[in-house]
Amino acid sequence: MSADARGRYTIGIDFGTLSGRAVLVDVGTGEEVATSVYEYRNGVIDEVLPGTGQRLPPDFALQDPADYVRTVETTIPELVRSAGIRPEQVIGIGIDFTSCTMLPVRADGTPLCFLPEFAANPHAWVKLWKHHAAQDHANRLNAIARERGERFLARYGGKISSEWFFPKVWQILEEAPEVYAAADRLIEAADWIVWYLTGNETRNSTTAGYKAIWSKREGFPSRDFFAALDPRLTDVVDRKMSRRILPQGSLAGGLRPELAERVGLVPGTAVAVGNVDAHVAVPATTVVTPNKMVMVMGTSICHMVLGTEERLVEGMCGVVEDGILPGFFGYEAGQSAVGDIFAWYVEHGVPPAYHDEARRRGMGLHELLEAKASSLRPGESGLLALDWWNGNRSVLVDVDLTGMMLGMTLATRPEEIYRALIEATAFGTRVIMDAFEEKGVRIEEVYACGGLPDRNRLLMQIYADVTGREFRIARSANTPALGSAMFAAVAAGRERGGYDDIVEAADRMAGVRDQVYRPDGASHTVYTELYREYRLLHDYFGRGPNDVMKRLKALRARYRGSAATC
Ligand SMILES: Nc1ncnc2c1ncn2[C@@H]1O[C@H](COP(=O)(O)OP(=O)(O)O)[C@@H](O)[C@H]1O
Ligand SMILES: O=C(CO)[C@H](O)[C@H](O)COP(=O)(O)O
Repeated sequence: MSADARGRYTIGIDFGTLSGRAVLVDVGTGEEVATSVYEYRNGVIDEVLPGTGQRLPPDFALQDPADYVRTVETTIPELVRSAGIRPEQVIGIGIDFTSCTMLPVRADGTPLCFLPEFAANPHAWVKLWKHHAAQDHANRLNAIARERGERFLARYGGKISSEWFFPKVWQILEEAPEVYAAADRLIEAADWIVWYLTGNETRNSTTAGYKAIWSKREGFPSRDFFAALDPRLTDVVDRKMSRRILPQGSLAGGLRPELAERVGLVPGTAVAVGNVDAHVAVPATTVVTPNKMVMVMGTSICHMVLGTEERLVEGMCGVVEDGILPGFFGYEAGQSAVGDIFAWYVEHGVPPAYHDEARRRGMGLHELLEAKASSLRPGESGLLALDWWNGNRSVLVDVDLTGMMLGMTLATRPEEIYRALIEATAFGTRVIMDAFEEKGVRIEEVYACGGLPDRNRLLMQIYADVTGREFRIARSANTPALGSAMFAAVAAGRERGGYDDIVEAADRMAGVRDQVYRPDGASHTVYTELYREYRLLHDYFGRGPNDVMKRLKALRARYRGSAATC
């Protein structure tokens, strides 16, 4: 990595689930000349509320906005210092966030959880994208929307997910009306951090479109719809949100002078409007034209495709005009747990002998399991899993579905389970690809980015074999952060040394590697046979013939609750 003393740079910060990752990028070449990572001190808050000892109810997943502030104030100075550049060489800052990750704040932007009177109330904290405790609200919202014949439902695959904005808002209103009342604004973390950087409250079209049921043509749902949910929500948009939605690449404002001084940049440095980790990755993998799927593969997988017309695809997270790139309909679908499932297995399922062997061989557990699983042939373990450890966000859109593994015997080995879990997530991706193609959204090429392609070659080969498609890999190991740095160059504009539009920025700053994962014909044949079995199980447990997963989840909630009160 080398910095040119005369070069122009932008900073991209990717606010992930566990950490914030920042890159300093050369605007002329896209070279990432410095990176810096801040691991969130409070991470994902899903058991105990910090500073209170209070246990959280099931399915809560919160975050601490102080972690986002620490990310900014730690990583930016570190980037500038390690690259050895002058502050005026940084012409712009862009950010992307997980989403829908949202919080209630005061009119001046102060998060309610920073106020002593609300610090012990979980609803005053950030609700992370994978907060699943608003499922009941999502169910009721969907039923009311269906009854009223709301047209917006079709744009979201027929169901609004409990991960999205309004189920979370409604949960706050019902379970903590005092928090709802005290919240002057309800805002995506992506927009909140831009507010913190610039002092300007802005709202971006991507989070509004995909997560808050907004469209360029129709705006937000009607007041009547919100009133039908709860009369207290009638004016939620006008009272607590904003109808002024800015397109991607817009300038949100300049860096606040006090903050600029703290982080060592020039006051007024251009800051782009907020963006979403998955969406921002699309141009950063070079994709600026339709029918190419970009998969952001990490804790979860987001599947992104550009199209030239609006098609209604079962279970997709959403289709939003201009939602990814201007001039296209942007489609998003997803799997809510992928890397998280492997993390769960490595943490909770691997026997001590494997830990010892990994230590002896100087490897991590993932690497050991990958090495052992690589010598297995498709189908030979006799295992088949359903990848719903964190519910289903793909065609079924149901967070009450759970994971399952079939075919175990006394001879089953850890590497077989690890491989079956990877295969299950790949089958989950194939379901999504089939759903798109069935509705005429063609997928001609696939591009992958995120943490997984760099870490697990077996996984990438299995995805190619299961789907029967070639996978190209983004050049950057920090694709979302690079995408944010690209949008920063657009927000800065040509006159400050940036670009006129994101297509030009992609042309100059994005890239893919030479390496391509190609499907093996024999493996694909076996996997197609297994996929047929996966689809049978998928429909049996996921579409109603057997609701045992939901009954078990209800039992768990009942008995966990009673144990807690004993
Ligand atoms: N070698 C590996 N093989 C498979 N999964 C891995 C491996 N190493 C880490 N992971 C998983 O990758 C996920 C993190 O992905 P990453 O893209 O870095 O983060 P995020 O999705 O939060 O942006 C974690 O869920 C972790 O369990
Ligand atoms: O829904 C999203 C994007 O639309 C979330 O941001 C995403 O699923 C979380 O991403 P990651 O797995 O990279 O933490």
